[in-house]
Amino acid sequence: MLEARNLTKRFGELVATDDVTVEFGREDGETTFIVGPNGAGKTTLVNLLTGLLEPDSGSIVLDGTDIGGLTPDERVHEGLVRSFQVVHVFEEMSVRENLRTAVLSKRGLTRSAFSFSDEHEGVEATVDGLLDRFRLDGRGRVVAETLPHGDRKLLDVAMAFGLDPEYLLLDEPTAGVSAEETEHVIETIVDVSRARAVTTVAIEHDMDIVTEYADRVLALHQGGVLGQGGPSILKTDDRLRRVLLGVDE
Ligand SMILES: Nc1ncnc2c1ncn2[C@@H]1O[C@H](COP(=O)(O)OP(=O)(O)OP(=O)(O)O)[C@@H](O)[C@H]1O
Repeated sequence: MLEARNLTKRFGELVATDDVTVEFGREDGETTFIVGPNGAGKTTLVNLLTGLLEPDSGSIVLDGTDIGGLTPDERVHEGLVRSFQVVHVFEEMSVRENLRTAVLSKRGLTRSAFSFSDEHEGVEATVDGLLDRFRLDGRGRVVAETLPHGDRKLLDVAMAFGLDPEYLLLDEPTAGVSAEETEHVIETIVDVSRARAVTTVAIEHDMDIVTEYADRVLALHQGGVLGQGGPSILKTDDRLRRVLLGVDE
């Protein structure tokens, strides 16, 4: 389980994360969507969890161990992997080469060392598995920059999976993805997370997507926790509906 305990982060006078306590991954393979208005502190919380920012107070606990002292890279080694709002694929490389790079980095191999290693088959089989699970099969040779945006996003997330995460944090995986592609991207991520028992946490603005695909929802407002629970809280919690949907009961 990944826990934030009484996490607080200030930028000058502004409290971007205000005493947040939350648990992710009570069930293996569950997907939690972080929701909230602009400036609610969603990205700041993800940055704190993954070590890009240091909290002013509070702690981050991974499977019972305080990981506050670990760098982002050290957290990746512990199974905590993130992807960013902006796609981080190598544009001029093929889909397969991109995935291979991620899998090699997890195994501590460089591309030149890989040519002489006896791990070819294992690495290629892992890459094939990722192509299949992310419904990119048939596109292995396609150069990343020529992919439709939804597929580039999936490649980005597939690369994060290539690092073999136990916990995956995604900052708006559907940002910039067309309305037609959004559902496919989220459905694929949720399916793979369940199949691989990866606990996934994703920031998402589209409430229809959250209602349909979330196992759990964490709603933030002005840095603090506005509500958390199953997706039904989006329908039943009036305060949350007022803030998120502007619905006046
Ligand atoms: N590095 C920073 N320096 C100063 N203020 C910051 C910094 N990063 C974030 N903030 C402020 O902290 C607050 C929370 O920002 P954050 O990006 O976490 O919100 P968010 O919920 O992810 O918003 P959005 O949906 O617009 O991406 C905002 O008021 C933002 O302006």
